Amino acid sequence: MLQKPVIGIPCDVKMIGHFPFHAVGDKYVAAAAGGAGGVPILIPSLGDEDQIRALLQLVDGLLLPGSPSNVEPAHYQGEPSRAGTLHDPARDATTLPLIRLALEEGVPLLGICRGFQEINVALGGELYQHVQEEDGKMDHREPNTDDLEQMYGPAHELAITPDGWLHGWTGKTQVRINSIHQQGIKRLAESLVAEGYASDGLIEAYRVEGARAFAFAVQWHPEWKYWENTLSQAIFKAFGDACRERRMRRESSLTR
Ligand SMILES: N[C@@H](CCC(=O)NCCCC(=O)O)C(=O)O
Repeated sequence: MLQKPVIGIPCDVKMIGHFPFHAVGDKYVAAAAGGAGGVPILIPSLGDEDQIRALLQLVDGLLLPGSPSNVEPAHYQGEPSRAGTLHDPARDATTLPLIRLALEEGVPLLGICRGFQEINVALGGELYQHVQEEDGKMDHREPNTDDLEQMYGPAHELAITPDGWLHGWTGKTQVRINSIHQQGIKRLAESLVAEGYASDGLIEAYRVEGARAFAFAVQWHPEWKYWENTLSQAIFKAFGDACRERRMRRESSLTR
């Protein structure tokens, strides 16, 4: 019988008390298990290429989660961040090579929020650091509240491109999505194809064109209460299916 696919989730490195911890938000872990039907494992952000290569042999898919920290602008030749910006150099040093190697190896990838920004940077694209300060752009940051329902509630429209994967999975061309970010895509990497836009023209979803396996990312948070939202369910189902396919291939090559 086919085992459930193993879904690796790279960690943030954050201080808890006096010590750095490798950590991932519970909603990403829950969506990898419940939404995609996988067995989630957390990938420590060690920034070591040998470890990354070895890890890729153990997983059937990668979920790149959101995080309050920003990708360091040096990775996309951006201006240095403003004082007080939260970074996570250990995560950058892990996810950026991990993404490139995963694409080489045909490991399915789903990027969410910071993960969406990371894939663009890993493949040579650029980010805005403060979308709300760009001419004609909206404020994509979350409302100033501790009420999570409000924070992760629908915030703006998403126009879905008619010929993309998102449209194929859902049949929809217009939905409402949540929005909890201030970095955003300034220049899309060459190998990425936009699949959805906010009404100010900001790219909110893309696929990796010509990838060996599923490689897709969104700027919003489908993991938030994914079971209540048909668009979110469709994204995790498509990712889970790709992970199951890789699992099947891995199992048959292991028993040969
Ligand atoms: N810092 C970046 C990335 C935003 C992001 O991933 N937010 C998620 C926050 C917490 C969570 O829900 O996991 C930006 O501001 O663009």
